[in-house]
Amino acid sequence: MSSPKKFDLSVYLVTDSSLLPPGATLVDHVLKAIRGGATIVQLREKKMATRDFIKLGRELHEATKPLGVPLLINDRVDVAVAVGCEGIHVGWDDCSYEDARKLLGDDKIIGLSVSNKEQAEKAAAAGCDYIGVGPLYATKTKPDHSPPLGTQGLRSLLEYIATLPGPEGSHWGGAWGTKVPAVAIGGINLDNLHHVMYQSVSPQHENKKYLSGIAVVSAIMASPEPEEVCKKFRKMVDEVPPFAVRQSLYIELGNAKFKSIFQNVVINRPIVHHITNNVVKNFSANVTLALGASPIMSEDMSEFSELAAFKGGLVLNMGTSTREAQPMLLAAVKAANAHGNPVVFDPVGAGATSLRRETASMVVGNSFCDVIKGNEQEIMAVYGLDNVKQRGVDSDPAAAGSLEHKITHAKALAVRERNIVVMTGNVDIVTDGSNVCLCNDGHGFMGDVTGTGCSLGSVIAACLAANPLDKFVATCAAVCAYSAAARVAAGKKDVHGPASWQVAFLDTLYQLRHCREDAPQKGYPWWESLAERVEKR
Ligand SMILES: Cc1ncc(COP(=O)(O)OP(=O)(O)O)c(N)n1
Ligand SMILES: Cc1nc(C(=O)O)sc1CCOP(=O)(O)O
Repeated sequence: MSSPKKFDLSVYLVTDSSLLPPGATLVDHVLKAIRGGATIVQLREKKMATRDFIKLGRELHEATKPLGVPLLINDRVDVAVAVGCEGIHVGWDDCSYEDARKLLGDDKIIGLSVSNKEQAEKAAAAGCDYIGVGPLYATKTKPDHSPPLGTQGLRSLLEYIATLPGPEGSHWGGAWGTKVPAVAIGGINLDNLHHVMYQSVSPQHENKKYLSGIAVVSAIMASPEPEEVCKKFRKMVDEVPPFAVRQSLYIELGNAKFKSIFQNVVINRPIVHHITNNVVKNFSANVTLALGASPIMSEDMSEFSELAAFKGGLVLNMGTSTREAQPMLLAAVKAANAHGNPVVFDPVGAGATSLRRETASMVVGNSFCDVIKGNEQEIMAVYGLDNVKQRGVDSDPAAAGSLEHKITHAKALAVRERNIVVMTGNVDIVTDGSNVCLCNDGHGFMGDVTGTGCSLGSVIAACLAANPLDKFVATCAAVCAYSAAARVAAGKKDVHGPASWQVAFLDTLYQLRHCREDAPQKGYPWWESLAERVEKR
């Protein structure tokens, strides 16, 4: 019977010496990876003779043991016993869990592979110390791998695992599935890690199950810079809290909290990279500047990675997008995802044509968008409801559903994508799938000035980039302040129509910079009551 053990699966390095760059040696490479932040190591040498495997294992263990980093052996219990290392990882063709436990004793770590529900049930009945779930994506490192799970498959397997009882009388008690640590494996690299971490939560189960880490072979073993790569893996795993953890935090939608969101924009002055439609570029840049953030427009893939390194936000608006632009859109989101930067996706006209539908599903299916913002028909089209017929890019009032119907669709998309959905309309809806915030504000002039809908994406991106640990509240604050500013601007004495309103609107947004100061004295108290206009559901 297994006993509780302490080990950290955050960045799990699984070795393969055949992938090492020229001149590198295995022990040195692993030590560099540990310096970068690898937390546990598995020696996986599929083609090595037993004697060499043991020799290498001893040499590696001598290096890892003083650092307190556990060393596990892949498949071979005999090698693990000879090396005397901390444990073993076995699959379903290897020595059984029960035999491995008998041979290794109660104190050693034993991990099992899980690719499907049947293996999950067996692993739960055995009560192993952790599970390696995969393959997440197709990988050349394990040519005989099972069909890739993808993030949706991983999520549903984790969800199933969370319901499994542990073996009777073990320390796992009756809830093995919610307690056993799980790592994902297969095709994980720095480009998809952010996506993997966010989308690996199983929200349906009340004891939400999420990953304890990721296991990686080629992205570390084949890199000439294992220390740097591991630093990046570790930073992303540590900094991107699983959604379940963030959702369980208290959500504070108060006036003071909203003000702090805009204060942080001024203090941090985040860069907001825009790939947006030609009609709104100028206005979106001015809106971004008014808040105190820094806009940049670029559609050249060769600079996306450098732009993302500035740690700002990305606005991806497909208003005037083309089929040829699809790889460019995807490259921008992937660069943002790789740096953990927030992405606001505006699937303009997603319900209008098959090209737009295709582009939207390509972006959402292959990347992580922190926020998807659209009108009712756009959100429904992104969700995959084929019967949505949008006329042009505007919302179609004739096709509008009830508020409850809209909330249901917005929540369903947020739950599926593990993100935040903003459904704009007479009442703007912001939801992360469980919390819902309604904002009933704005002014009719918004519909008379082109770019006002799209530029909300710029405000959300600036607020997210400046408040990365408060994404839901930042999105609510952005939506509420934007429509409140529209109303306040329309009430100014020198506003007579859309043109003068547009100028006043920018001025009103600009006033948010002063919300750090004593508002009543300044005479700009409109933001003081923002949160009071928000209805929480
Ligand atoms: C952490 C982790 N998870 C899964 C595996 C796969 O193990 P297995 O099914 O035994 O396949 P091989 O590694 O032997 O090809 C793993 N090694 N590590
Ligand atoms: C060792 C292993 N096990 C897998 C599983 O699905 O159980 S996938 C895999 C290889 C992972 O290598 P890379 O990080 O290079 O894709």
